[in-house]
Amino acid sequence: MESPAVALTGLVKRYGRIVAVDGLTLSAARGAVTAILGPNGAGKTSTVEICEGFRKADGGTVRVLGLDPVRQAARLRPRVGVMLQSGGVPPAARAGEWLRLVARFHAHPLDPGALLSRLGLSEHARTPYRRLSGGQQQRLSLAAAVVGRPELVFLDEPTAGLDPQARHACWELVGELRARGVATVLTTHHMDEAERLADHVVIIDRGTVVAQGSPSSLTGAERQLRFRARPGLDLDELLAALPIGSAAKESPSGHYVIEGHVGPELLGTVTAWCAAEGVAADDLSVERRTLEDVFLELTGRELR
Ligand SMILES: Nc1ncnc2c1ncn2[C@@H]1O[C@H](COP(=O)(O)OP(=O)(O)OP(=O)(O)O)[C@@H](O)[C@H]1O
Repeated sequence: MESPAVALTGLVKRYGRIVAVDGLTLSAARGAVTAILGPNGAGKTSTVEICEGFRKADGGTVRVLGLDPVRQAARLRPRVGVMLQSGGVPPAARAGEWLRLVARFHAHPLDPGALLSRLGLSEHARTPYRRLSGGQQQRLSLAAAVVGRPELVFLDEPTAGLDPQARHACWELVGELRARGVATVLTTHHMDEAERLADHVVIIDRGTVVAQGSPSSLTGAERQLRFRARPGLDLDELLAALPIGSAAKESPSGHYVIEGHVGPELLGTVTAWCAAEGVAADDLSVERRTLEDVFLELTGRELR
């Protein structure tokens, strides 16, 4: 059987006394998009950099396309594309020259000129990396990660700091890679990005996996009723009027979420209660839980 794109078992990474990755086990399938989510400091970059062969694990096993990323780095290099959070491009390198240089390391690269144009960088082909804007630097790093037609691409926060146009261009590129059978492993803080792009989502916290699955399996089929109103409504009173098994919460202030069997009866009860209380409920909607709801439930609201 073909090995997964990435297979991690019991991965451990320590920096002195800090345990950044604490027995993490995950698998990323070939030809699929796997998104790794987690709060700041959860261990995402450490995990990805170990897979890329840039850091050594302190424990566990790491297989990338069935190979060891440190001992078999030379065999992996032509098959894997990497976009680092910090660019990794020499400051004086001109955008076009850099991409052509990276392309030359590969047997069947994409056309660097077409890729630059695709990512809106044609006009900046002669601009040194250090003079590109942050978003342009990001796009060049993305181009460099995919120019070699890799089998697997690692993208560490690929759309951080990108404007909406560039974000969409990045999403389209990831979609095309997937259609061509390329596996993508990406980290992101944008839940909508994970929901839109990923076949498989892995949520990590404090160096271990706390949940994983497809976006729809994580969010579930349950629906919620949401509305906005003045803060501090008496939810106990509202709950007493709702069918048994319902739940109500205010989070954040002035934003209300009602869970339970969200059907006509519950909807009618909530709107009637609001009317009786003189509460103007805005943006009343029935929605499925979002990945962000699941993420916050699993990882809490405290800042890391
Ligand atoms: N080189 C290092 N030396 C010491 N500690 C480090 C080093 N790199 C990471 N850490 C620590 O390891 C933990 C995990 O960091 P990591 O960068 O892997 O998290 P992350 O999930 O990618 O975070 P973010 O979302 O903020 O990018 C953090 O507590 C971080 O401070």
